[in-house]
Amino acid sequence: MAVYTQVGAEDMATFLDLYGVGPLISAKGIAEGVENSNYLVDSQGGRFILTLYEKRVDQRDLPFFISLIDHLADKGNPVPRILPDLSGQHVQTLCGKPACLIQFLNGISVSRPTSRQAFAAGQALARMHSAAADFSGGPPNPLTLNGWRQLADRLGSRLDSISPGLTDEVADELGYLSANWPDHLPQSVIHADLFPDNVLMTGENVSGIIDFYFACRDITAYDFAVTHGAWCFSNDGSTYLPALAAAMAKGYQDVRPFSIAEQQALPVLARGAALRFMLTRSLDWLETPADALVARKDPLAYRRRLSFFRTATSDSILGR
Ligand SMILES: Nc1ncnc2c1ncn2[C@@H]1O[C@H](COP(=O)(O)OP(=O)(O)OP(=O)(O)O)[C@@H](O)[C@H]1O
Ligand SMILES: N[C@@H](CCO)C(=O)O
Repeated sequence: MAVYTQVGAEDMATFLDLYGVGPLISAKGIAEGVENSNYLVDSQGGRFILTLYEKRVDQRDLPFFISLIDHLADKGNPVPRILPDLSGQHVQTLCGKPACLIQFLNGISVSRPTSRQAFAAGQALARMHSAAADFSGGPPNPLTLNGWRQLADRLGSRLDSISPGLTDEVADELGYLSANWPDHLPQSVIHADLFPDNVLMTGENVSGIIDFYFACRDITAYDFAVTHGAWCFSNDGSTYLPALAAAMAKGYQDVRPFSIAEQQALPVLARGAALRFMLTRSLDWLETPADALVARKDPLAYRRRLSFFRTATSDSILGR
């Protein structure tokens, strides 16, 4: 459930007037999502998503997200623009929270992707990377080596309460990644969280890429590793799905072929991506209050992926 802030009809109508898209017809809270409050809004002027930014998104980062999304949309990527109001302003304050009106995109997110959907997601990711190549700026990824070390320090031996031995395993993995993390691969702005729930699909086509709130500048191929890890396993991480991996890699490389160096780095990038989600999920697991409305995601689903990637080759990651 993700409606932390209840917006009354009068406030919503006043908000829509700023954009000249009233009057309001209906507004429904959207249950999916974890970080922000989202409403599906129908008005005389069309259908929109209203997002109120709760804790995690820093209002100071919104101009970056807005210009990145505009840049990608200008180049034909299916990303939802954050709309300007009649005076050109993109961010309002609603019920005391920063709030934006966002273009609505059709489609649903799939929970068990098919190979064709994985192909389409790979293609959409590569198109986004190609389009982002001439986008300058963007903050460095806070969730890479240094960020992982800080998370591991914060979690400390509490990791063992999730699963015995996890503290040592994380320390060993950080040692490996510190020694082997590539520093010579092409970088660009990346999505950094392209899970199936952040891709809207109509049939086998990608109709929307949403949730750019982890976007940052980092190794371009790392974004493929994040996406591959999220799409190409059973949800609990126990089963690798090589047919999906082959399809995703083909879709990606039809648009943006990997260099030899990128291909060789895939196993270490995949290990880093798996550790990233294991650590952030562990933190949520241990620090989300028991009565919170959000469902915690299983960190061990990423421990299983990590264990797969420890012996994976570039070929196996590419589904060969
Ligand atoms: N532009 C859009 N067009 C259509 N539907 C959207 C759009 N943006 C969000 N949604 C719907 O709202 C749901 C929640 O959005 P989102 O995933 O961005 O939630 P969040 O809480 O902001 O982020 P997170 O998933 O990181 O918790 C999505 O699953 C999708 O169904
Ligand atoms: N997509 C992430 C949550 C946001 O980082 C996960 O499934 O752990």
